[in-house]
Amino acid sequence: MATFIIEGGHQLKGSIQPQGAKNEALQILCAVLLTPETVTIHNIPDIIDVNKLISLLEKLGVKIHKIGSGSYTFKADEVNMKYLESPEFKEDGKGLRGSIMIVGPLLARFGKGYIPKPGGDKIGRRRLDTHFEGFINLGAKFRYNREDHFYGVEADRLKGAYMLLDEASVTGTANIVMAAVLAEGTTTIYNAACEPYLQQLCKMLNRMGAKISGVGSNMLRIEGVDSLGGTDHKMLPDMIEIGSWIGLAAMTKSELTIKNVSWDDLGQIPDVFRKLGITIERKGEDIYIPAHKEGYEIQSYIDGSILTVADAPWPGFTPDLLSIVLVIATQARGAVLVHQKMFESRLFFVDKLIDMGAKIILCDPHRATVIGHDFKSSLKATTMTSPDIRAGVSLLIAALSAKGSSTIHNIEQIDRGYERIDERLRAIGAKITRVN
Ligand SMILES: CC(=O)N[C@H]1[C@@H](OP(=O)(O)OP(=O)(O)OC[C@H]2O[C@@H](n3ccc(=O)[nH]c3=O)[C@H](O)[C@@H]2O)O[C@H](CO)[C@@H](O)[C@@H]1O
Ligand SMILES: C=C(OP(=O)(O)O)C(=O)O
Repeated sequence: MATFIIEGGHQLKGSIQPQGAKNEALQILCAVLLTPETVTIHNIPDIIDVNKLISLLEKLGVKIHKIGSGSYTFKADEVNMKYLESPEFKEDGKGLRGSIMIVGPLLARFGKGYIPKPGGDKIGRRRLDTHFEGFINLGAKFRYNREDHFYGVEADRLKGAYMLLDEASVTGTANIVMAAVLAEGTTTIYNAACEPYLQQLCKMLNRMGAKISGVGSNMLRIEGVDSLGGTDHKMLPDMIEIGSWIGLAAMTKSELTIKNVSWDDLGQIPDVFRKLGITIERKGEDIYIPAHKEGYEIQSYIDGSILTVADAPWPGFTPDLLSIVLVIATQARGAVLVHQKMFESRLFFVDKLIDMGAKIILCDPHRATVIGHDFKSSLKATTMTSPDIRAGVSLLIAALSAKGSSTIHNIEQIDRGYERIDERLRAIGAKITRVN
């Protein structure tokens, strides 16, 4: 288990370039399995989860070449389906959440797809029913081995169908879309998720020859085609990283420029941070955040009642940024209710913030009320363990704002989703050391 030692209480300054989007990368990488032709992908983040998926694709027989920093070519012309039945796959598949999305493409192109219960953050129940109900709707036979949590679907040729998803699952929608593009006939997916990750996936599939309409809405219509070809694709900047850097700037009262954020794909993110009182200026495609020397004040609703920040499927506010919102609020002027509707174990890290001196009431597993200190009392440095990727970064931000030396263990959780985070933070003045 590696560790970060952080000396907090220093202002940072400069600019930071967001990495390519982790959750988009996991979808896009799985889509290379849909064609025997070459797919070239740029802006792939160098993070643990993505590297695990690339290694899994390699074991599946995909020919992979690194052609530059963050750029790779993939050619899935000789896929080794036997790997799916190996004990090694049962271990590799468990290593990340994104591995679930190999099932749709393999099922569509080779007639079968298997996966052990995938990994990812332990942030509450994370069922896969939406994925498999989608495949069943397309005519696949489903089996599940309860003993080793192994899922399987098989079909000779998938048949297009109408389906209303029971929830707008992000990876579920991506998986079903990747199966439906090669199905016979037309598929309609209603209550589809439509995060920028999915919009990017659909646009890429259309460039490969798929016929998907309704991209960006919650109703996708997919006319199946017989085969797909190669393409070039560039990942968007990671909107969760962008939100994390906004939080970092506010909490450390730093002047920061976040480069090339692709403003049009940020949805509500800038406005939610503005409601927390943070000044966010648009400068071309960059976000400029001035040093908040006088702190920042949380807005109330028009009738004077306390602001609530809650998650919702896109275009709602992403649940992956609520931990960051929560930590920012600990130093704001005013109060906010953070409501994490999707995951039931994602707010427990507030105990650590409370230990550091934050004023938070955990109302229940889904809701926390934060009363900000307005920088009148700084957080106290401490030793902590990163429970999940976003809580980990939130604790890191708390440590950078706290006076004194903090230690964060289990930083593999952070490395899962943030590329060379210590190096990049040092470049803007943070005092952070990695100890292996
Ligand atoms: C690899 C990847 O892309 N991971 C993301 C993906 O996970 P993932 O695709 O696993 O998450 P899902 O969209 O399936 O759903 C996540 C959770 O939210 C609940 N749920 C979902 C939809 C809904 O309308 N209502 C609802 O309550 C589900 O029951 C589940 O517990 O989407 C999540 C939700 O944005 C993000 O936190 C994850 O970072
Ligand atoms: C929950 C997340 O990731 P995963 O779905 O990979 O666990 C996340 O990115 O915040």
